[in-house]
Amino acid sequence: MAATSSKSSGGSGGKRRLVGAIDQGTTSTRFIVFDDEGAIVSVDQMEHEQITTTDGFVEHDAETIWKNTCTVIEGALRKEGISGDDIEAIGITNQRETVLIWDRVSGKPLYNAIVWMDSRGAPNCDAVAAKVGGVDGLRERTGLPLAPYFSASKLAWLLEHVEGVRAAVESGEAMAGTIDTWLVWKLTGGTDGGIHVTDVTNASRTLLMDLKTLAWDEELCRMFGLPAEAAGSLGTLPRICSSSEVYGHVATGALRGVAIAGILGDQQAALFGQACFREGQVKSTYGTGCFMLQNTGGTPVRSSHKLLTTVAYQLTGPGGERQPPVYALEGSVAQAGSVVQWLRDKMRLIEHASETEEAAASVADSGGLFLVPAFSGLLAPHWDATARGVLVGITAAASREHVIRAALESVCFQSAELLDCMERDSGLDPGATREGARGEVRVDGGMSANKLLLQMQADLFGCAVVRPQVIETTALGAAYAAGLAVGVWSGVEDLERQWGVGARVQPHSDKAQRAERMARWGRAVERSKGWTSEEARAARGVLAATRQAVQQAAGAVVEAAHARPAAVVGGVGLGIALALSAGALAAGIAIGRAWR
Ligand SMILES: Nc1ncnc2c1ncn2[C@@H]1O[C@H](COP(=O)(O)OP(=O)(O)O)[C@@H](O)[C@H]1O
Ligand SMILES: O=P(O)(O)OC[C@H](O)CO
Repeated sequence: MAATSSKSSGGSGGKRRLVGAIDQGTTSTRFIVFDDEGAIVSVDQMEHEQITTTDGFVEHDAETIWKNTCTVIEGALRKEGISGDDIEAIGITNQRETVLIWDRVSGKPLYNAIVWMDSRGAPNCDAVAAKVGGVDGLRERTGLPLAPYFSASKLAWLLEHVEGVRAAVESGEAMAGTIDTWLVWKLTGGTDGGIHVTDVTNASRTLLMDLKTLAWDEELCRMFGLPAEAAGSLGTLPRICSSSEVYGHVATGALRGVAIAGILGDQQAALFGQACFREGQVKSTYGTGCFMLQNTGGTPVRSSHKLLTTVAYQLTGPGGERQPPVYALEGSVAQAGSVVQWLRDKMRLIEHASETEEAAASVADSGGLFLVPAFSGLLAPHWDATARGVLVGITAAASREHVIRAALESVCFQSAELLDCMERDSGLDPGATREGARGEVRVDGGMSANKLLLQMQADLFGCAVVRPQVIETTALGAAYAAGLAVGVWSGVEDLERQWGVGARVQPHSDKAQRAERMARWGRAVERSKGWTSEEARAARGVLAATRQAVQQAAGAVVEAAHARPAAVVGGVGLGIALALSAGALAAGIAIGRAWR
């Protein structure tokens, strides 16, 4: 198919106008070409390795991500015979919070990118929390709790643990950024004049940006060990831009010369691609994790239920002037599609993700099983980095199908908790402002292909769940942001008209049933909480017992020295040494586990 063929559009004289989007997600990278009606013209996709360690660390190789980005761009263009010249602009959307530092001279990353779900920064967060009055001490300024999910503590970890990083930051040789920043820098030439920018939505996930001024906050930088100059114009941190403007042009490869004109963190991009432009509208994306965002308009709503306040998007006006930002409330769940991957790769209960639907539908319910997939802790609304997964309610009748159903339900229960909190915080009914569509949640992401999941979700939400015609909403949102900046679309009203219902699923549950099920889920969640801190406590117990044993043994040595020959004293000394090492080893293992 030729890129500029016959299909009519509202664009320029019947010729389709094309916009591209790089969607750099946690598990894969896609390049999608859209036409000016928001329809997909071509797609290419590549997965990348999840570099995991037994410490629970999760990293990505930033060079691989860059190479994959180039490959999928070329792949998508080739598949449909599209020339780079046919693309008017590209947008970038990315896994958020994931952060890396690279050398501005060599262009090489100084360490792998540390992925959003990696909680190695927990001790750094605790240290800052102790200074600012607890985990919510920075909420007013940043909209976020002090959690290792956000980029700041990951940067602090890099500064502390990776040789050369602190020196590079202090000498100005280091550049830092989230994945959008890395890709824009590489696309615009890298060491040969690459530009160092990010957008407000990504910056709002770092714990380093002031939510009202939309600028880096020097005091926050210092708290996480970054020199204040890091926020300066030639500093380590990128310049914060709006979500829709021409940042620069591609300097290399198949898209050489094309404007990079949109950047949005992937969940904000999905909100944008779902055309949730009105206050109250909610979207929920079911990818590796699950993220629910509600548009709260020009007001940053403070959550009383531990949700995040974040920037939804910021557009620019016709003269390039920045418009006021639009804010969102967000609930983030770390494990959603990843639970299905776990069923497939670790439990080996399925071979393909899609099998979950048939297996779960073959049983009437989960047989009383509740799976809480707190693999690396719990995010909203619990924020417990010490929680770990549990499967409760097991009886002799529990089967593979029950476990699979409980796994799908776990995603729906977590999302239902978020919607509950959101409505109470904002007082806004999801979808209330859209005529004829009261109370709906717009859904997307890989898992939304699962119809049973959608039904279970509608039943737990107690409102309709709507999947749009184009489910690649994340990439579409980035394409929209870029297309708005170069005039492919004239305003969000154009985009609102393009959004269409693909599937609408109505709830079949009443309030009492929902309340009863949510209460049981709540009990299961309580059982998962604090698991590693219990281990840490146990480890402290081992240490105390060891100390006591050593003190007693040392007392015995002193007594023996008075009464016995040297050989006996030597034997008791050896005993102390053995007691010490065994105790230290046991305590070390337990503490190690507790930090995971
Ligand atoms: N039919 C399905 N049922 C349940 N889960 C699914 C189904 N299809 C895909 N998934 C899950 O969806 C996830 C992929 O969704 P995607 O939106 O591509 O994720 P991401 O953007 O985070 O990379 C995977 O974790 C996969 O296990
Ligand atoms: O890559 P996804 O789609 O799982 O999204 C990751 C989120 O942006 C993390 O905050």
